[in-house]
Amino acid sequence: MSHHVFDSQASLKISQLTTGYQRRMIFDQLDLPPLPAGSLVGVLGPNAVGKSTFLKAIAGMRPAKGDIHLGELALSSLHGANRMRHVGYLPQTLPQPTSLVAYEAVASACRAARAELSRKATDSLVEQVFARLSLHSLAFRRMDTLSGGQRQMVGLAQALVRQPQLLLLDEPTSALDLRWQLALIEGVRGVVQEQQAICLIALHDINLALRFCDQIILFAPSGLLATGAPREVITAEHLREAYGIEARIESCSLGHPVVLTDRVADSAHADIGHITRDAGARR
Ligand SMILES: Nc1ncnc2c1ncn2[C@@H]1O[C@H](COP(=O)(O)OP(=O)(O)OP(=O)(O)O)[C@@H](O)[C@H]1O
Repeated sequence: MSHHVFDSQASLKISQLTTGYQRRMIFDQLDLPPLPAGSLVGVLGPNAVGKSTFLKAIAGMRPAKGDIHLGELALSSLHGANRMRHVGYLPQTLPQPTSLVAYEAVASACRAARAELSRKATDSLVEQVFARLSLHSLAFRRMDTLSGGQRQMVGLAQALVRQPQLLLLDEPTSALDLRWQLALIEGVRGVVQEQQAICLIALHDINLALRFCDQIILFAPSGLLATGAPREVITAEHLREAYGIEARIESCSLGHPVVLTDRVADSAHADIGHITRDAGARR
């Protein structure tokens, strides 16, 4: 059992979120529909559209204006350690290759966030996370002897062991092979459902998002394009607009929708630094 009191109505509400960098606004008064507790939410969109910036703003790691509520809790008015008690953030960069063994790296992440737990309680949480992610074979390996993908899984374990109400995962599958991508997303989905947490997960793999996410937030270079159920958001038209590609959504032999990508459609997307919404005045 967790020490957190999970409010079953603890949806995530984001309104009027404004954030960016000194010379470049990335989100200007972004409003999203409430995201219910227990949901795995895919954050999708092309390179440089602002997925990482969005997650960092919610984590409180980038200056941002606007209102972020987690149930009754005004997350946007909490800062530093107070905010991080409620949020588990996994950055796009891999955890440091230290001389700690994986088990210790995860246990120390747990102790840092939840100093009140006994040694036994910490061990039991770490055990649970290693079991959930099938990481037992890595437990006593030093971090600096692990592969990139193995370290990425340990990074996820460090985020999960703290049992945050809100998990923010920035491309957590980028270093993982097919099996571990599935292990990660199934593990995260299980945790989110069991703990009635909310997970925002930035992904480039549209089919993984289509298959496993409950909700999708799709950003295009012009700003927020669509939010809602995966089958409604991931359409050929939206993929063209967001990514500048021609794609088809077909049905696989099990009846699930799959995206097949055919070709680049649109030279307007050719510039990876191009954000249409800040063309003009700010350029
Ligand atoms: N520290 C920074 N200073 C200035 N601009 C930045 C900084 N970090 C990111 N940007 C710019 O902000 C925009 C959004 O970047 P962000 O990393 O959020 O995109 P992303 O959608 O996560 O991209 P990717 O899929 O490539 O990881 C980009 O145009 C990027 O160049």
